[in-house]
Amino acid sequence: MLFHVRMDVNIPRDLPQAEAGEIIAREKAYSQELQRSGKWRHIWRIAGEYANYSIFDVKDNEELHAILTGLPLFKFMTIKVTPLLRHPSSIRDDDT
Ligand SMILES: O=C(O)CC1=CCC(=O)O1
Repeated sequence: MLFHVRMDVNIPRDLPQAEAGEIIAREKAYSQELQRSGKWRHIWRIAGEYANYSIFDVKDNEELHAILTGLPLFKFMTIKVTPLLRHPSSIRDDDT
């Protein structure tokens, strides 16, 4: 199942810089591992915002929930999920 996910990150200003840096490094490793596995298909920075648009390809809602709640930055994020399905006019083979 494909999901479009918007993640807005809001790290508190009073979080020590070293702690923030460590969480961001863990977030990057977590994300890149999921990208290599094919579950996190795309990630795009939203210009001018500390936010991203991502596409996930997972088995079901439960798997997506587990991935998102496992994000090291999860507690500092606002997340919006939109389920996707193939458009009947699509000419792309990888839209499902
Ligand atoms: O910087 C972000 O948009 C948050 C994030 C998600 C995965 C990652 O590496 O950073």
